[in-house]
Amino acid sequence: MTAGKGSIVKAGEAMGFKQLFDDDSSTYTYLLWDPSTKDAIIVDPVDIQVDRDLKEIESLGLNLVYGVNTHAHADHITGTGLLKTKIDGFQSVISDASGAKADIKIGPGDKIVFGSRSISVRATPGHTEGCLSYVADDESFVLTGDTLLIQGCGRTDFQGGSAEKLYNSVHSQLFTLPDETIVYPAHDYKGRTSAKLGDEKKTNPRLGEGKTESDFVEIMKNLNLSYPKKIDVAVPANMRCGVPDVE
Ligand SMILES: N[C@@H](CCC(=O)N[C@@H](CSS)C(=O)NCC(=O)O)C(=O)O
Ligand SMILES: [Fe+2]
Repeated sequence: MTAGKGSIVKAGEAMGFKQLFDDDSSTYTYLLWDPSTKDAIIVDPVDIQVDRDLKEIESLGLNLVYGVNTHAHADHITGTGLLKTKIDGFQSVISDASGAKADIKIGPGDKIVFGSRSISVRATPGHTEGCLSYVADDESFVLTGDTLLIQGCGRTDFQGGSAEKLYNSVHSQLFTLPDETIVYPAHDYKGRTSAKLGDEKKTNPRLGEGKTESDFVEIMKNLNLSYPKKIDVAVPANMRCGVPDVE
């Protein structure tokens, strides 16, 4: 008889975490890892930053398992296609609801496991139909993608966006987490890196205390944002998780 393989996560031990920034699209990429085994995932890598990411991964001694997308981005091409060409066995991940091609499709309630650590998957549609947020195993942080931004949120005017769905996603899936949970978004346009969820519940000008669903729908109707410059190349590429079209 051979014993099975197990691991112990010491109480209070923090997950390995590194936040990286792409100036061109103001995108945050996240490296998360198990400090004991160094098994790791990368969340929302950007194609033009893959060499930087690989250097980080090497210097931290990480074994990258998955490249996880929060959604099919409209403003930049995901790095998951390029990373597949650089790391043997590396697999791309995106939501089933995105309709995108990937090695692995996931949905609400699923867990992404690396070593003895994990993030759990919450469906947070509204910015796009397939948007997901990822909650750390100890609920110390949540990666909100473009669903909840610091003092803002993702736009809801294209790619199957819906202000009603986004409002409901934030209130039912994100604002139900503890106040101490740290929000790490996929973008910030003002140099902010994180926020306490409790502060967003209170003061987010679109979704915080006192803002009703109809207030929110009105706010989103009047954002008047210009379309992302790279949308026409980014969306088709991201529907293949960044793998070049061979047809
Ligand atoms: N100017 C940028 C695009 C800016 C933009 O539209 N950002 C998106 C997230 S990327 S899909 C968004 O949801 N913004 C919400 C907001 O309130 O700013 C470009 O040309 O790429
Ligand atoms: Fe987006």
